[in-house]
Amino acid sequence: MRRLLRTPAGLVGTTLVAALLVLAVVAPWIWGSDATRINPAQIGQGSSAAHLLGTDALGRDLLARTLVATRLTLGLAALATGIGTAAGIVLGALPSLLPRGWGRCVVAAVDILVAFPALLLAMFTAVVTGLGGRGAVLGIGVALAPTFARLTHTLTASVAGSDYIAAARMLRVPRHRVLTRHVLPNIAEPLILNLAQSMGAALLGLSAMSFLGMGVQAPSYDWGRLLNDAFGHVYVTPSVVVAPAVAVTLAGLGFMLLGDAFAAAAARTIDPVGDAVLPDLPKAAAPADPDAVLEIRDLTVAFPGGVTPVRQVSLTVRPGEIVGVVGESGSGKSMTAAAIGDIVPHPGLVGSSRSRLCGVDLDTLTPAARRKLLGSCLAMVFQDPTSSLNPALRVGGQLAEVATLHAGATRAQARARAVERLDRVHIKHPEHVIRQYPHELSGGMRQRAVIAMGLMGTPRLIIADEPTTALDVTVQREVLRVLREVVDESAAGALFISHDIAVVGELCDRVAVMYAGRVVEELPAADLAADARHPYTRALIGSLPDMATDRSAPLTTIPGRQPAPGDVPTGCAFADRCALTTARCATRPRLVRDGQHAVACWEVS
Ligand SMILES: Nc1ncnc2c1ncn2[C@@H]1O[C@H](COP(=O)(O)OP(=O)(O)OP(=O)(O)O)[C@@H](O)[C@H]1O
Repeated sequence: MRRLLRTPAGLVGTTLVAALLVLAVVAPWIWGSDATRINPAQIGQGSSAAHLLGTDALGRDLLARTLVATRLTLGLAALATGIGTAAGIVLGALPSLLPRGWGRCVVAAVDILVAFPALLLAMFTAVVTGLGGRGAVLGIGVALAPTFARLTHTLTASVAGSDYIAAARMLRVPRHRVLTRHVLPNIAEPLILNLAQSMGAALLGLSAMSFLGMGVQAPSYDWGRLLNDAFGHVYVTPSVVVAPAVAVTLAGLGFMLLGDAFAAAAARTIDPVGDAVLPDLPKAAAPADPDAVLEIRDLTVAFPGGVTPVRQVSLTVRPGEIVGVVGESGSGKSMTAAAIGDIVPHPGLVGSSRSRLCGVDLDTLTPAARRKLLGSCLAMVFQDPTSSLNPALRVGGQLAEVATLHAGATRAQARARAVERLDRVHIKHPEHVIRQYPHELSGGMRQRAVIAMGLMGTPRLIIADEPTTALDVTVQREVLRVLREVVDESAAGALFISHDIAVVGELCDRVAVMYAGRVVEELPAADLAADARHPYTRALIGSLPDMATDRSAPLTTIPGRQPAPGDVPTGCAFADRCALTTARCATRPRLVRDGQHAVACWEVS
């Protein structure tokens, strides 16, 4: 509610609608007798002290009649909206319940009805069902239904492709149950938002029909009927149309503004209450590493509510080096990558004491210069290659776009480079593949195509965020080999994010182990097996099965759970799960560096 009142539109809309609702309840009690009292001495009068907005053809007070008509007008509009909404949702949902052919017929019928002028449709229905309030309500309900049906159908189609719907279908959940349990609850919000605006449209439509003599009939009266009655006197006493006309306008405006405010408030509900707060991060005093393609110090990401998924993470990546970032799900690996790539979702805040990419201090750049540097210097490869490639564009077109946009290449040059880059990531027949769409490629080919896309420029840093998680083991190997080759040949640096410590150990040169948003150990990958010291790193290595593992015994697991990013203790975050915990662990151990090896643990550093 507070969100609704925050914007001028919301405030005006809510006030108008609230006032109308109060009037609808109290007006007939307060002004009911004034509205019906016939006064032959005051017929068709203009504005006067006794009758502020004049009288009608029977001398009844027009202001009182307008106020009293609020109840019937709103009641009929609500009824018409209810009919339109219910009929629309059923019509819109039918195509997903009926066999395909019948479903298409319903969609075609809805399309035709949407194209038909709504008021004409309402009038036609009203004539068929009988003139009067009932016919008008049915008419407006029928006129509203196609828009609701189209909206429901579009929203249903948008969630129909979701994995949870596919899973429900696989489980042979009946269609009507899929619809009511899995589809409708997920599209309810936009439908409800549309309701307030539809109410405004219904109110205007009903008033128009009553004004034309096709709606409410005497002796009943709504605002449209009052306008109809007053219209005969408008040339003699113009003030007689003011009250109903103003009422219709204000009510229509109120519901429309309220609908808009609802939509705006709903869009903002994804923002948690409050602002994110970053800790104080003074500029790093130590000299910058001149060779590093990436140097970040104290990188921190904060969300509102004290959620800090990345806490003072420091990483350096040098040319030709692959640095692995490993840790359990939720340890902040992807958020670290997002912070480096400047793609932390709103309302997250990113801070650091140093942030250098390709030798340039990112904090000294304007947002435009920063975007340009990231666009040319950084390539990102995500876990799901399907969502990284646009399904509507051919692979070659997408690759070429990078070269034409960032390097100003001509179409022919960009195409030649796309073929060359696809060849470089070992995609066979690249001339053929550039003409294919992403869905025509296998998962491994798609991921290699994404790497090739990253190589269309000349990236100095490649961030690969779990690039092989969605691939099977053999394809995974191919993709990792390609990544290694690319780094070796181009002397770019790479940050390789994975939860698989075995893969990281094999592919990377150095490894940073993250736990609860912090780096708890950093060491050369070659030393992982023999020299990892932090109990968490040791536990990760210990939970890996190998050929010597006893298959009859359960695999080693790490007891307990990693703390949530909003609930990290002030001491060592791993203490609850650690066998070496002592009283000292109530204070957080700092990352202590000894040559190439750094570890944050009181007991082993
Ligand atoms: N938009 C967001 N708002 C608030 N918190 C978020 C948001 N996105 C992620 N987080 C929090 O950040 C934490 C770290 O997420 P992140 O994706 O970096 O983990 P991860 O280590 O990459 O895990 P995974 O291996 O599962 O991808 C999560 O526990 C999550 O609670």
